[in-house]
Amino acid sequence: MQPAFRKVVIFGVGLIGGSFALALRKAGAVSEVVGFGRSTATLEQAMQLGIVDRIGSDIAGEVGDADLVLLATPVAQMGEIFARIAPHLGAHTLVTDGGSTKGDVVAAARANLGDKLPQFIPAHPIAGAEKSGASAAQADLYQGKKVVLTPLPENPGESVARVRKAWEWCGAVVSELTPQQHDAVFAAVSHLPHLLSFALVHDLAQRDNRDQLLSFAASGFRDFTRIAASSPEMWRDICLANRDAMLRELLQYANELHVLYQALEQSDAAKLEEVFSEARKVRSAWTQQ
Ligand SMILES: NC(=O)C1=CN([C@@H]2O[C@H](COP(=O)(O)OP(=O)(O)OC[C@H]3O[C@@H](n4cnc5c(N)ncnc54)[C@H](O)[C@@H]3O)[C@@H](O)[C@H]2O)C=CC1
Ligand SMILES: O=C(O)C(=O)Cc1ccc(O)cc1
Repeated sequence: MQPAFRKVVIFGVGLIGGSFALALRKAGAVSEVVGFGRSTATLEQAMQLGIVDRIGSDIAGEVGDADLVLLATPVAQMGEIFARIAPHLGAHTLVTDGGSTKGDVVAAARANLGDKLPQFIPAHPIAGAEKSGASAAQADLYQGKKVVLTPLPENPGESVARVRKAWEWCGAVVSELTPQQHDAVFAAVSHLPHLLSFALVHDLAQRDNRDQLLSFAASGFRDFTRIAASSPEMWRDICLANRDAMLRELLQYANELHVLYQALEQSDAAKLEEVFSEARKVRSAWTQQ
């Protein structure tokens, strides 16, 4: 049987792009994967790891006959890539992305894709890690994980279905939100926690006794700060792209901290226990979902 996709072109062959390629390959859903990147060393590594078949050099030639193009770079890079591919996209070529924010990526697509906009179906895989680069890519990264599509009113239904199928070939469970819903949800459950984790480690790192502090830190610290090992460039772009929603989340969190600050200041045992009990109940139920 012919694979679902003859040729897939990936911009940014790191954790997300590399895992997409490996997953489609494992599913037998792609014949050829071509990679474009910022650094030759990364692309050569991706070739050695069997993630891409070829390193692309001619964008016009490669995207013209591709079935699918995936943008998997930091989100601030995507506008320029849309502009570079737009004039050359084939009539049947679909474009999707793996960016963690959607309002900005959709705006960049609208600004740069021109009459090719209907061919872009935005996506966000809710799977990843604090690790970056092609060497971190895994064929099963998306297995059983959610992918959120934020389709545009301009997208033909069959194009959305085909991109949905691509992520399903990767093992993902696909759902849909509007870009605005998406960015509000992920500001709360992903972007805020990453910012808090970076903030805690940064704060401790400023102290004179930082080595002593870290030497005694245990698994609670490890759990809370794993994601502070994530890519600074990627998280800089996410925070700026989702600035308004993140500012709202930060204010809400600051209010919550203030409640706890006051409870502690007043030695209000009942308030502390109430907050901790409610949080524990919700956290336990969530892990059993
Ligand atoms: N790391 C994670 O857990 C997740 C990341 N994402 C999103 O996926 C995207 C990629 O993230 P990762 O794969 O983790 O990053 P990564 O750092 O592993 O890979 C990104 C790759 O893009 C390349 N790149 C950067 N600028 C480029 C450009 N202008 N043209 C071509 N290639 C370029 C880099 O050299 C790198 O190889 C980001 O938009 C991120 O927000 C989404 C879900 C999870
Ligand atoms: O490392 C983790 O646990 C993550 O939360 C990974 C992650 C990072 C960014 C996303 O947009 C989605 C998932």
